[in-house]
Amino acid sequence: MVISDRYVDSSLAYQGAGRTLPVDEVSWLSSWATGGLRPDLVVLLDVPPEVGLARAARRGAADRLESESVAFHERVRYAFLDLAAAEPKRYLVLDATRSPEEITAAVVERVSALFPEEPPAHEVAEALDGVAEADLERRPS
Ligand SMILES: Nc1ncnc2c1ncn2[C@@H]1O[C@H](COP(=O)(O)OP(=O)(O)OP(=O)(O)O)[C@@H](O)[C@H]1O
Ligand SMILES: Cc1cn([C@H]2C[C@H](O)[C@@H](COP(=O)(O)O)O2)c(=O)[nH]c1=O
Repeated sequence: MVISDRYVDSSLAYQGAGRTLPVDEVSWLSSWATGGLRPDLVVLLDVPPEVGLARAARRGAADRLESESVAFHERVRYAFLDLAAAEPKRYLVLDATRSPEEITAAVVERVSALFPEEPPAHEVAEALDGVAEADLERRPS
């Protein structure tokens, strides 16, 4: 499992919608740069810009993007939400004004569903026996 904090969607939202660069070109370039690799699941932690900017301000001086206008951050937010709305099965949109504990629980539940259930213990044991027997058969006597 590979977990990435931000990826191509941020380029579409920040450089495309935020900075109003041509989204098609940002999309094409991102796809070229990543070889078309797409996440199985995108978790979108959604907050109104005022909430996100207030949180960011509490941890220190604003960076270049945080210094942008609320209108810029609104465009970024709705670009993310549009991407999610276009492919709801590949996105988990969470209201990130909720507590970290609630958000964690929602993410764990959704990520767990991506993985098949562990096989029953007796199936694991049988499979391991099979590997051991095959290994013995291959050994010179
Ligand atoms: N659910 C939450 N409730 C309250 N505060 C939160 C919550 N989630 C994050 N924060 C706080 O908001 C601030 C920013 O969050 P975080 O560090 O996750 O963002 P970030 O990954 O740096 O964002 P960016 O990728 O935009 O730079 C942090 O100070 C964090 O403690
Ligand atoms: C991938 C990517 C990121 N950004 C911006 C968005 C955030 O403000 C920062 C990343 O901050 P973090 O604290 O390291 O998560 O970068 C962007 O504008 N375009 C992108 O493609």
